[in-house]
Amino acid sequence: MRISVSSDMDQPVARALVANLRGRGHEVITYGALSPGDDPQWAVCSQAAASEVAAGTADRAVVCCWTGTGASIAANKVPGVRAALCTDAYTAEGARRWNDANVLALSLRLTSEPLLTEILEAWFSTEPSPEEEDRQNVAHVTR
Ligand SMILES: O=C(CO)[C@H](O)[C@H](O)COP(=O)(O)O
Repeated sequence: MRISVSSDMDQPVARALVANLRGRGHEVITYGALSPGDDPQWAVCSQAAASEVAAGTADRAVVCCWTGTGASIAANKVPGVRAALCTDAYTAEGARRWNDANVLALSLRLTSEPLLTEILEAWFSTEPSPEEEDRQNVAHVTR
């Protein structure tokens, strides 16, 4: 997959995220503090990464900020984006299964590297639910 990644801070866990994704064989495009010269404001870089998903130039995005809240809010303002702030693997699995989330938001503060690995494993191994009720809910929140 082609995955856009943003972070407003150049933190070890953000670098580990990029390395993990590349290690899984994904093509990674970076925004914000992960890309020297790019605008590192969380609102700007999160929307830049999320916009790639909406435009179809990336399959998924991962957006990060210190809390994860600003990054998820900014990403969710992009039409077509369903961003989910995930702090554990169960939540990441549910975000894919029930919400068909196409953008993963992470807190740089809360996410340790072992937790990051668990979240990414859950995120990439879970497909959206085929249940009609789930599909209707996803359609309802998709602009
Ligand atoms: O978590 C965040 C936004 O939700 C930011 O990472 C946090 O506010 C720090 O940003 P700044 O360095 O611009 O003050």
